[in-house]
Amino acid sequence: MNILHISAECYPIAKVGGLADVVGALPKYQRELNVTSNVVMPFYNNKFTQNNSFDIVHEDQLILGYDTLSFKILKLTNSNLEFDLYCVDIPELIYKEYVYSADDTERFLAFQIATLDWISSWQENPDIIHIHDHHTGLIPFMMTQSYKYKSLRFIPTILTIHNAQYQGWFSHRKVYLIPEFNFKDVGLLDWNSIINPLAAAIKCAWAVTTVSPSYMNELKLSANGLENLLNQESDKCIGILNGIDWNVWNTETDDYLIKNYTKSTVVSGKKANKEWLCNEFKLDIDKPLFAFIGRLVGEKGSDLFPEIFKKALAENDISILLLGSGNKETEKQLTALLDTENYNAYIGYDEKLSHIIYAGADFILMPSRVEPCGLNQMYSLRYGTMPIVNAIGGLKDTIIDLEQEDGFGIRHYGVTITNVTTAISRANSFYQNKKEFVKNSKKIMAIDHSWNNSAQEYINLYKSLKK
Ligand SMILES: Nc1ncnc2c1ncn2[C@@H]1O[C@H](COP(=O)(O)OP(=O)(O)O[C@H]2O[C@H](CO)[C@@H](O)[C@H](O)[C@H]2O)[C@@H](O)[C@H]1O
Repeated sequence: MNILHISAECYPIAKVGGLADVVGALPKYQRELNVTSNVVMPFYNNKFTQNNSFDIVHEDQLILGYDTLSFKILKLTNSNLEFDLYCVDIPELIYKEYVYSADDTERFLAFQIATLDWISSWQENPDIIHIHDHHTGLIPFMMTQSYKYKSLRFIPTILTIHNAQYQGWFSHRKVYLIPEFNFKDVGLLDWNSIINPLAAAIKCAWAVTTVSPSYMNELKLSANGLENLLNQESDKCIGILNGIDWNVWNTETDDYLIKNYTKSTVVSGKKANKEWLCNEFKLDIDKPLFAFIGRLVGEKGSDLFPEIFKKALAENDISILLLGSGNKETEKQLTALLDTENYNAYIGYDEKLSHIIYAGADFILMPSRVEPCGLNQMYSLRYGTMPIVNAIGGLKDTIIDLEQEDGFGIRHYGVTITNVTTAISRANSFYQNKKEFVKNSKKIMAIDHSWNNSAQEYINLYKSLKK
């Protein structure tokens, strides 16, 4: 079976968030299960594309409304990615230093059109097209409705929703950008009088998955306007929990770490990484270190961080370190807090630092209001760092509270300043019993969240569609 993943992000080529991690890992694990699984993504102007070489495998022109644009399909040469990577190069629209911007409608539409133009003329027709999030959401519509892609309409399509908050909305005035289709079917593109690529994908894809079972249930109640649609389409919807890349996120081999470690050397290994962090960020090594890594957006609860941090630091003898960027007002408030003792922050994106924090922190905070799956809690477990989570979505599916049978993490129910600071105080009390704390670190390092099971679940789904 030949599977083609189509995505705006893929680690290590271009990463903004967890979407990249999933698309960069899942194909490798699918290949271990004896299927061919490859990735198509846009060709951005970044370190990875500048430092690697690509072969041109296809060259053509695409039509985007009234414009004709040249494009190339580039294949990464000498890849050690363990899957084939194809990049769509549209110099005028896509080749930028950033992944997302204000003109995403045109950029990602051109990307999707170029991809389908190429696939239509390709010898190696995929058996399954697996799209990710709204940036690729018009593909199932175009494959089934646009006259020029008629030859592709029998290829099953799967949409994975990593985040339903963002839907790629654009005005019906831009409908002319989509390759011609029978206008009586324009309703397939529409949700609440606007073109909604995520809704179009939910309607037109053969199957829809979310990245955890709980998130699928939650979306049927609240999906930023799409809840009725998900209920209508529920027969083709399932939740499959993400895994993590066991090889990238491995304390024994992670090159980013100050010191590698195993379960048996977890105490000295984590200490070396914590020492480096405390030195770098002027924090006290003897205090338990609570950290947050991620996008500073409402879904992650980050608007409450300034108040949460002040209260938690006043009530507990702890340190807090944050790595993230996003909402400008939150960034400003978190920067203004830098004078506070026992607190520090790096406002920005830093992959290496994130790995050292997963290793060196004692606790990872995830007070998410919405969390489709969440990868940070799984990275924390693998690195022996205790997660403190709001029990929703994938966090609910992966973290069991200490007070429950076989528990190993801390859950709170609802995101309020008091709920989060109470959870931090509970964590701090647990930390005081060093023997129990270390025992728990070893226990969580052994929890298996590798992709093995989930990669197989996707393959079972593909097979059910090919019948
Ligand atoms: N400033 C920074 N510096 C360095 N690294 C940073 C960083 N900010 C974030 N990261 C990294 O980006 C990733 C974020 O993963 P999440 O699962 O939290 O993703 P996100 O919400 O983007 O994705 C969506 O898709 C994923 C994948 O399906 C779902 O798990 C998730 O719930 C859903 O919201 C992690 O690898 C994290 O370490």
